[in-house]
Amino acid sequence: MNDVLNGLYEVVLDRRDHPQEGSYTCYLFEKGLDKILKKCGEECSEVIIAAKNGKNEETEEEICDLIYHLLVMMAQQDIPLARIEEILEARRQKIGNLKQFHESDHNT
Ligand SMILES: N=c1c2ncn([C@@H]3O[C@H](COP(=O)(O)OP(=O)(O)OP(=O)(O)O)[C@@H](O)[C@H]3O)c2ncn1[C@@H]1O[C@H](COP(=O)(O)O)[C@@H](O)[C@H]1O
Repeated sequence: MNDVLNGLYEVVLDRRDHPQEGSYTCYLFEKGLDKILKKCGEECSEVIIAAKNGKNEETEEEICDLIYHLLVMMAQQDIPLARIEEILEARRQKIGNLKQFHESDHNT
């Protein structure tokens, strides 16, 4: 999953830095932040509706649309994907440590 996300983010960064004809990603960068944020909001709502309707295949597709548009927003804001990975990893370790602490507390 990390490789796929990193690969996609590289493409998005490349589109941002090298505009080209016919690219939807370039179209979003050209339109600017408000358009990118509007798409993030729309895609988020579509994920919610698909999940609420219990349609897993549709939900999966909408999640992909949302992740793609979030990556475009991150590129527009100069947020490295590595920073998100770092934060998630720190939380995983912190929460894992807290659970271990509580478990050992209960066992004593
Ligand atoms: N992952 C995606 C991806 N996911 C969704 N989309 C586009 O997001 C749009 C969402 O559809 P909508 O109907 O909501 O929007 P729309 O009506 O087409 O456009 P709007 O006028 O609403 O902005 C579609 O045009 C999809 O093609 C994506 N476009 C590109 N990518 C990736 O980006 C790479 C580069 O794409 P280009 O920049 O187009 O070369 C591709 O190879 C893909 O890997």
